[in-house]
Amino acid sequence: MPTVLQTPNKTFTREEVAKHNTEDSVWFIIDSVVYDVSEFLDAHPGGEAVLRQVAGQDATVAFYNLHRHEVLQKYNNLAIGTIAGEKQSIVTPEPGDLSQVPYAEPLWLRPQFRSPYFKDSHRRLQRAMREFTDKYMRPEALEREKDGKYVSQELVERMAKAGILHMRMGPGKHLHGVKLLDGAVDGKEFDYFHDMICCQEGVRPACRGFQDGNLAGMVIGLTCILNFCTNEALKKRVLDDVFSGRKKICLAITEAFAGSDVAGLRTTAVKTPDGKHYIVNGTKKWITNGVFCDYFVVGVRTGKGLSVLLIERGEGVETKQIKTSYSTTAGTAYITFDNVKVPAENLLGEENKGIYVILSNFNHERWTMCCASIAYSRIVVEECLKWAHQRLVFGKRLIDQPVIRLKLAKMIALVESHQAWLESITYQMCHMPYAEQAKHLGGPIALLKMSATRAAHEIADEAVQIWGGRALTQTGMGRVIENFNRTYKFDAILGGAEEVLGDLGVRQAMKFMPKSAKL
Ligand code: HEM
Repeated sequence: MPTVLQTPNKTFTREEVAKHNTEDSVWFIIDSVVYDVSEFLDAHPGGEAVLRQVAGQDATVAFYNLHRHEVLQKYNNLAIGTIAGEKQSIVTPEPGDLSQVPYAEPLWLRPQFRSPYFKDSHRRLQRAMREFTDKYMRPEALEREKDGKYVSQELVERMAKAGILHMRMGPGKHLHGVKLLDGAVDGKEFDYFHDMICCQEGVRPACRGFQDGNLAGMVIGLTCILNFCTNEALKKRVLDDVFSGRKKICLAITEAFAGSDVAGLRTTAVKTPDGKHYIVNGTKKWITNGVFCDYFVVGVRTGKGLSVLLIERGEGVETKQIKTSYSTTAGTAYITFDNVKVPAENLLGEENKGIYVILSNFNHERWTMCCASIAYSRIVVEECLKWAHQRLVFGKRLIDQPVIRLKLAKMIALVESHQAWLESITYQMCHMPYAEQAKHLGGPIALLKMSATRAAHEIADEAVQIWGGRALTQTGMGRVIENFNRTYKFDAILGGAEEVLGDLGVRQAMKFMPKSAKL
C-alpha cells in the first residue's frame, strides 16, 4: 500500500514556519511537511537563492514544478515535522505497489477491468516480481546506468536464488522443481504469460542499458544449451554454472560483415585432422554482455554451412568494450577468436545445420523484446501523464492544453493496442506446440516487433516535445524520457531491424496465400 513520507512527530503552525525566513534560518512547507533547509542551502543542486525565495512559505507547487517526488524520500532527513491539523496528500509508493495513474498499468492489472488470460499465479508472480524489482533491481540499475560498471555479483546471486534466472528462459523442464520467488508460481504451471510478466516487470527501473546488462545475453544464449547441447555432462555443467550465477553466457552471432543477414557470417571453424576439435578464427560485433561472459554461443562457418559452437573464455578469445549510445553496463563487446581450440563435443545441434539453432531462438528473443519495448513505452506514458498534471506553464498545467492532451491520447492508444496484440500472440504461444509456433507465429511476432518499435519512435518523439529541455538531461525530472529517447532504437535494430522484420512478416503471409484466392 502507498504510504506518506515518514517525518518526526513534531507539529508547527504555518505562522511559526513563516518566521523562518531569515539569514540563518530557512524553513518551508511541502505538502504539509515542514523542511529546515538552513544547512542544505549550499548543497542544493538548484542553488541557494531559489530556496531563500520561498523561505517561510508553502513551496509545494514550486517544488513539484521542478523535482520528482523521490527527491523528498532521499532528503527525508531535512523534514522536521508537519503542520498541525493537516495531512499529507501526496503518497509514496511502497516496493511492489501498482501505480494509481491511469494507463500506467496494463488493463489486466487494473481493478475495474477483467481479462481472460490471467490466473491467480500470474497475479502472484506479478506482485512478487514488482517487489523484487523495486527493492533490488531498481537501485542497482540506477547506479550501474550512471557508473557504467557491470551487474553486481550480489544481484546475480539474489536473482539466481529467487529462480529469476530460470524464469527468464521461458517455460520448460528447467523450471520443474525450482522454487520460484518463494513459491509464487509452480515451475510446471509457468507459461508464456508468466514469462511476459517477468520481462515487463524487469523493465520497470527504466534503465535501458542496464536492462541488457542484467544478463540479456543469457536469455538468448542459454536456450541453445537447453535445446541443442547433446553432451549431457557439458549441458549440466553449463546450466549449473549459469543458473547458480557463478558464470555468465551470451550469444555471439552478428559480425561487422553481417548483422541481421546471418548467411553472411565469416567466422570459421575447421575440424582438426583427428576430428576432436574445431579451430575457430574470426570476429563478432555488438555482442551484448560479451565483455563479462565466460561462455559464448557462437555462429561459425563450417565448410558446407553454418554451425553453432559453445566456446569458453580462454586462450585466443579476446573481448573489447564497444561504446554504444546506451550505458557501458550492457557490456557490449567486439570479440576476436584467434586460433581458438574448441572440443568437437561443444557443437550445438548438427554440423552445417546451425541455421536451425539460430532461427529457433529468434521468435522468443523478438517476443521478449516486444514485451520490453511495450512496457517501457507504457512507463513513458505514465511519466508524461504525471508531468502534464504537475508542470505549470503560461499560468496553466500542461494537461490543460488541448495540444498536450492530443499527444497523450496518441501515446496511450499506441501502448494499449500493442499490449493487446502482444497478449493475443502470447495466448497463441501458450496453446501451440513448438513446431506450430515456428510455422505460424514467426510472421506475427516479426510484425508486432516492427510495429511496437515504430510506436516507441512516435512515443519518444511526443514525450520529448512534452518534456522540453528536461527530456535532454540525464538527471532530474526528465531522466526516464531522456533514457527512452536515447535508447528505444536498440529494440528497433537488435533481434532484427524493423525493415527486415516487416518484410519477413509479409513473406510469411505470402507462403500461406491460397492459390485459389483471386479478385
Ligand atoms: C527539501 C527541499 C528540496 C530538496 C531536497 C531539493 C533538492 C534538489 C535536487 C536533488 C535537485 C537536482 C535535480 C533533481 O534531482 O531533481 C534540485 C534542483 C533544483 N531545485 Fe531543489 N530541492 C528542494 C526544494 C526546492 C525548492 C522549494 C525550490 C524552488 C522554489 C527548488 C528549486 C530547484 C531548482 C530551480 C533546481 C534546478 C532544476 C533544474 O535543473 O531543472 N528546490 N533540487
